Amino acid sequence: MIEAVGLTKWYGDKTAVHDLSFQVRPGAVTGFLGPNGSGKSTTMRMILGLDNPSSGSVTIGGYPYRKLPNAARQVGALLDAKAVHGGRSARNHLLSLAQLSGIPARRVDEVLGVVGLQEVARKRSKGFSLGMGQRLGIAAALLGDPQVLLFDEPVNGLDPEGILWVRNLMKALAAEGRTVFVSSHLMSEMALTADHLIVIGRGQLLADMSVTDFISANSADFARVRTPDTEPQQREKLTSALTEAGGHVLPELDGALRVTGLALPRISDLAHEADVRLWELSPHQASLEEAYMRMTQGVVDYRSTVDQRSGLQQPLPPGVQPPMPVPGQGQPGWYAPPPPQPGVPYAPPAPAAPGPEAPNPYAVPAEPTKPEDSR
Ligand SMILES: Nc1ncnc2c1ncn2[C@@H]1O[C@H](COP(=O)(O)OP(=O)(O)OP(=O)(O)O)[C@@H](O)[C@H]1O
Repeated sequence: MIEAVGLTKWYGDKTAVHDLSFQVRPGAVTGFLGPNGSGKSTTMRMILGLDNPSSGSVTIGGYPYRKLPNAARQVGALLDAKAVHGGRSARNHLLSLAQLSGIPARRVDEVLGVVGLQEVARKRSKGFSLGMGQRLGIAAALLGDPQVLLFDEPVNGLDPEGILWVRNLMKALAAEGRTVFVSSHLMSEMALTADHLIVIGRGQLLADMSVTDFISANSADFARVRTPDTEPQQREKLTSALTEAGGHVLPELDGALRVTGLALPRISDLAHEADVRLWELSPHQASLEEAYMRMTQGVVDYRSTVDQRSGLQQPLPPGVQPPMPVPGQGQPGWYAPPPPQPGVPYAPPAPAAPGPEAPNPYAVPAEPTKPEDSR
């Protein structure tokens, strides 16, 4: 288990992580989510002893990483797939990591097979694509057959087959009772992979709950209603009827209406009374992505603006209408109700037993003076 208690990190006057307390339990995939710059990598670096907390602590199985006996056999991590000697072959890179940690050389060929890099094992890693680099990083994480695994954006650069493979790998590792902590910006992927979520924003805990609870706590159920596409006046008539009855109606991009505040039978009755035919009336729950967007909308540091293309605007071809802005989209509240207040109780940490200082395989290696030949 990974346990953070009051974990805080300042870089000068910048607070990257503030008073973060959470537990990552074995037997589940725990997703670690947060907008760009929210402190995920900093937290992972502190878990792996690569950065010292300014205050608070983080332990793995009760020990800070650097005091963990035989850390490389207990913890595997993919932090930065580029942190590899580019002149070394994939196999030699893994062999040197294995040697550092007393892992038998035959394990290297095993993990190369697991990540599908057997064919290119003797090629220099500097020629690797982003996805191949990720696979090599995952191989390094699996090398010691560890009980605790951390992956920072593991599917970055992977093709659909690779994404599916990572998803199944994470689930299989968790099913074996391991602790799997994985950060990602791909919400659809997290919805399929993670059992539990830890969400942070501006370095602070926003949520610590199961994926199912997160979605139901942060999303409003809604109805999708569609009137005949060929009769726009029906859509307007229904919008007025639903609004008058106290419903909240928003147009969806595909022409349907998203209705909150009215039960499905009531929507059906109102449509009947207004003499409006329906092509669709269906219940929906927001996706993890929508729930996440609503929760984090107040803590996003980097927001895009509309590209005005000043001086570069092309006239629209004759007959083409400019796109209609969707009312409310991008505004606070678009994603309905406010997120619940975080308030996650935590248990005091187990005292850290002293242990020998272990070599840290996740430290970014220095470039070798002379690149090795690929064998
Ligand atoms: N070594 C450093 N020196 C100064 N500031 C840093 C350092 N490392 C991180 N930060 C700052 O701390 C904050 C958190 O960064 P971090 O990389 O942990 O976020 P993140 O959630 O991993 O972001 P992303 O999703 O973009 O990878 C950012 O504002 C970042 O600029």
